Amino acid sequence: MLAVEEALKRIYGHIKPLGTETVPLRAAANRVLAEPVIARHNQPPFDSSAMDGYAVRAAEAGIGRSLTLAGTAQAGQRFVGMMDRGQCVRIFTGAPLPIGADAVVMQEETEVHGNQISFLEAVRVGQSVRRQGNDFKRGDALIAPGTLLTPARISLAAASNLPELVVNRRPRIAILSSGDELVQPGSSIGADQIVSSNNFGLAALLSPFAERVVDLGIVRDDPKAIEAALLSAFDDGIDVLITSGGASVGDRDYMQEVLKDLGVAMDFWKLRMRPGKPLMFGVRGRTLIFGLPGNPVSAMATAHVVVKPTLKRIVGLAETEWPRFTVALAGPLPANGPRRHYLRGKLIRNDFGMLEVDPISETDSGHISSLAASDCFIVQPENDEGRSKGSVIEVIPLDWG
Ligand SMILES: Nc1nc2c(c(=O)[nH]1)N[C@H]1C(S)=C(S)[C@@H](COP(=O)(O)OP(=O)(O)OC[C@H]3O[C@@H](n4cnc5c(N)ncnc54)[C@H](O)[C@@H]3O)O[C@H]1N2
Ligand code: MOO
Repeated sequence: MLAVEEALKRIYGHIKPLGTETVPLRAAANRVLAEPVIARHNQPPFDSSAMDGYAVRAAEAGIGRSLTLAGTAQAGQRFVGMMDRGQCVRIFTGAPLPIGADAVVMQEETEVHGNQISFLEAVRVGQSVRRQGNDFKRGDALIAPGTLLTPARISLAAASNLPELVVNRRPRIAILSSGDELVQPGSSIGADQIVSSNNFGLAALLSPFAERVVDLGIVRDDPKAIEAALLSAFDDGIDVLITSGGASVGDRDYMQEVLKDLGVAMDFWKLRMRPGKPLMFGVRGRTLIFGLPGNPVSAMATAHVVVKPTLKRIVGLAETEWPRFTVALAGPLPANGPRRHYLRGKLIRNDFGMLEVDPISETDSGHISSLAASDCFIVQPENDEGRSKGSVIEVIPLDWG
């Protein structure tokens, strides 16, 4: 049985870049940048006001002093000419600072008497002025390749005057569910039948990293039927194929056998993780194949711990891992065996406002409602002796990034 890190290293060795494409800003959210965003102008492009008020020479303004109003500067329409000594200019947020002014006084700190403006507070040079290039300067590298395009980064790319961005292509993913017992949600459930749920959870988890996720439906535990479904996925040029079920050693667990018959080079089967031990991984041409166990929690755990990091690599994210995230346990953990245990956990605040993780005692890999009630996996190391309340342990946040 392979350690999780070793498995990831082997999978990463098979990843081939998918190339790039150009997308408009509106379609760029959550994509990964392929070519750097370099500033083509200064931001702000000119010294500008940060407040609605009056542009002044700081040395002439101040408590008890007054200046003569010489005109107005609006955002989009500057005050033309020079602001002379003894003068001030009505100015609004974002307007260019008039020539001669070196500070802005917010209007709440002034009094207006006709065209005379007097000042209620001390004024310093540069006050409420945004200097040209203070945000970014022409030539600055604003966003590096390999960066996830978050909302703020999309806003920055737009501010740098780029209407479209070059991003990495995303893989086409297909999901196949196998099992004689499976029926689609909404069916009338016959004797011995189970509703197929893995494909829905997996698609929801993985679609942010996919060009599209194709649900290939349910296939019976019949080698010929499995073969036909797999062949059609390979013919469609799927980049990542995910199967669930039939991964173990049961008499009707055909998945591995059929994959091999179709020319899939199996790289590994079985990991030192719990749940999720029977995970298999192989490659056929350009397609990476993950054979996930059928148990619903095992399928989701292997998708979180193995498939998702792989997809982050495929889409070219430079940082595929969160910084290790450790918190104190709100309750004890029993000893662990030789497989790393991914336990369901709920993040809570203790009486002092500190974040803690409350272990959920349910460990059955078929028990999906307890996973749905969790917001993280607690990562208990292999052969851990057990932990007492308050001991610090790593957690993997489930649905935030
Ligand atoms: N003798 C052994 N038996 C088992 C071992 C073992 O090492 N020796 N490993 C166990 C472990 S660990 C797991 S995990 C499971 C994995 O089994 P399979 O991948 O073959 O999964 P199935 O048998 O097809 O299904 C297991 C379970 O999950 C339900 N299922 C399947 N597909 C779906 C789906 N799409 N949506 C919802 N639920 C699904 C299925 O009905 C079964 O209840 O093997 C252990 N056995
Ligand atoms: O690994 Mo299985 O997923 O323990 O039930």
